[in-house]
Amino acid sequence: MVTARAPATSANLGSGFDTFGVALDRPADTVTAERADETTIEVTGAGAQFIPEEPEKNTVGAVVDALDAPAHLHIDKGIRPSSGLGSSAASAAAAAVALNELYDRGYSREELVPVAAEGEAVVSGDAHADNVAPSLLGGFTVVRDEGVTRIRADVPLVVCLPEIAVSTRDARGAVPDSLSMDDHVETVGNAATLTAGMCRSDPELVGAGMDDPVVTPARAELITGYAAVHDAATDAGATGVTVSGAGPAVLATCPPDRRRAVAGAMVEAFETSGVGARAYQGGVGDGATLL
Ligand SMILES: Nc1ncnc2c1ncn2[C@@H]1O[C@H](COP(=O)(O)OP(=O)(O)OP(=O)(O)O)[C@@H](O)[C@H]1O
Ligand SMILES: N[C@@H](CCO)C(=O)O
Repeated sequence: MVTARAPATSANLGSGFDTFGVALDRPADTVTAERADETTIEVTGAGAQFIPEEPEKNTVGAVVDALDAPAHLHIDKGIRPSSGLGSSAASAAAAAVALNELYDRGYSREELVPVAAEGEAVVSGDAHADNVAPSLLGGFTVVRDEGVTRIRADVPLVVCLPEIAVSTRDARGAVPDSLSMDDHVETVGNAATLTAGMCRSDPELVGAGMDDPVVTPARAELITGYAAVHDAATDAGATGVTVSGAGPAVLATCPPDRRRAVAGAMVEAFETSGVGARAYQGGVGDGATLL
């Protein structure tokens, strides 16, 4: 029997749609795998009642297929589904690490990225790897078809998770089909600024690079209270605020001594908008681990 833990992640970071991702300190999913002739899945924990246990509908089922590693899998959810915190990806990443060990497949963490990404195709119709990469590798990651680049960074992060659900499939439907050259130039500048900020562990630069004129404004419409939360976080000292993944969680960065104030302001702004919320304060986290 093998158990692995994989952390929540925040994808996109505004300017890096389907490209940037970052591992969070917490929450996390835990997957325990035991060899079996036929795959079965049991789910407990946060939002377990909304997660299918049929292997063909669960992200870990796709990982079993990709590794040809049938097992009984117990998923203990620390990350609520449809959160914008890479819930479906964390299960897939933890399953990939556990099954790779259980069946002694010998794949590196980098080689497990496309394996775990197969799980994302099950839920959103697209094998995007911007959540599974940071969940497997930790740090800040840049995903391209050719592979993943990982940067270790030390940047304060606050994520605020409201008590509403946004499905990734729906949020992908809100993404515009095209963008203007002005928006393209602005996005490239912001993405480069954010990457430089991660390399320097500089929350001012990272925050400045989170601005996104294309995807975030369209998705903000799906999140009750987003504008109020954005403004409250900024007033409390956030240097950047954006939608986390496909939402509804909201991600902010700030100087280390402003984390608590930013977290409190975001929760309060959601509550003033009629939505309960909780916040996680931390920084850039490590990748999946065997327990
Ligand atoms: N192991 C799993 N964990 C979580 N959700 C799963 C899992 N397997 C299948 N799902 C389904 O995936 C959907 C949630 O995935 P979705 O990508 O929408 O949310 P998320 O992973 O929290 O968000 P994001 O990718 O934006 O960070 C739900 O419909 C859920 O039932
Ligand atoms: N890049 C993905 C992350 C969510 O799974 C999106 O924004 O749709």
